[in-house]
Amino acid sequence: MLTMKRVVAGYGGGRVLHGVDLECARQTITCIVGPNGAGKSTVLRVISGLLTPTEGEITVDGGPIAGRSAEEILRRGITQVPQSHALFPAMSVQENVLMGGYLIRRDRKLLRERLDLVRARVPLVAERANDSAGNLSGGQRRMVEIARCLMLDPGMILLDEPSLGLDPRSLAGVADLINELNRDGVTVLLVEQNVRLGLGLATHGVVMEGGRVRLTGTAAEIKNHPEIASLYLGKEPTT
Ligand SMILES: Nc1ncnc2c1ncn2[C@@H]1O[C@H](COP(=O)(O)OP(=O)(O)OP(=O)(O)O)[C@@H](O)[C@H]1O
Repeated sequence: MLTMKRVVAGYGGGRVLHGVDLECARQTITCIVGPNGAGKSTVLRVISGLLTPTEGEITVDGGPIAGRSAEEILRRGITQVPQSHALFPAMSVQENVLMGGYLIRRDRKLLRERLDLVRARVPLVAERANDSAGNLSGGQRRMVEIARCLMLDPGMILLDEPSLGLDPRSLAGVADLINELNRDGVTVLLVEQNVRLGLGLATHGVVMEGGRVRLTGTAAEIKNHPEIASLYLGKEPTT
């Protein structure tokens, strides 16, 4: 579904990605892991159009998206869940979620249908509809941040460190939501510092280092790769 070939990108003339190749098949969950500064978040930014690659190809279902605006890419069904603290704290949960439907705001009927869909998918959105987003716990905020992205009924969601700052119970809730969305047909690409959690959730893993992809495989293969197991998981491979 999503393919990146030899993608080069950076900030202000400095290169961060030095020719990244990546593939995410439809309805997979791919987790990118790697040390700080490896370029993981930058990969998400070039896919969502927040950063324009200087070289290489990015295609979705065969159609090129590299160099397209963030809005065009959103319209193609790819949405990035922003990093934490992305909600407007003084606005209600429902108002925050409705902001995710900005691109379809003129079609009131569709907006209503989508809101109903999101309320069904993420019950918290219905339960706390009128509460200020600022009154939610960290885990609840993360759920609403994800729910907001669902207003455009995306085929693919990009998540940058969904586990950041969450306690174990909230983490389990967020992981369940990601799994449910995936079961409903959403392709997921996430970046995770919590390698155990990320690879536990994922079907596929990608290891990045120094702006390049060093290893790819099923999540089990990456988890059990001798170097990954000792470097990131602090243990010997399990099989
Ligand atoms: N907006 C920016 N302007 C300039 N340089 C940036 C910017 N964002 C990231 N960088 C630099 O790009 C490199 C890769 O950053 P990126 O955030 O993609 O790494 P990462 O693998 O996600 O690591 P981390 O877990 O630390 O976020 C780093 O050296 C970082 O300092």
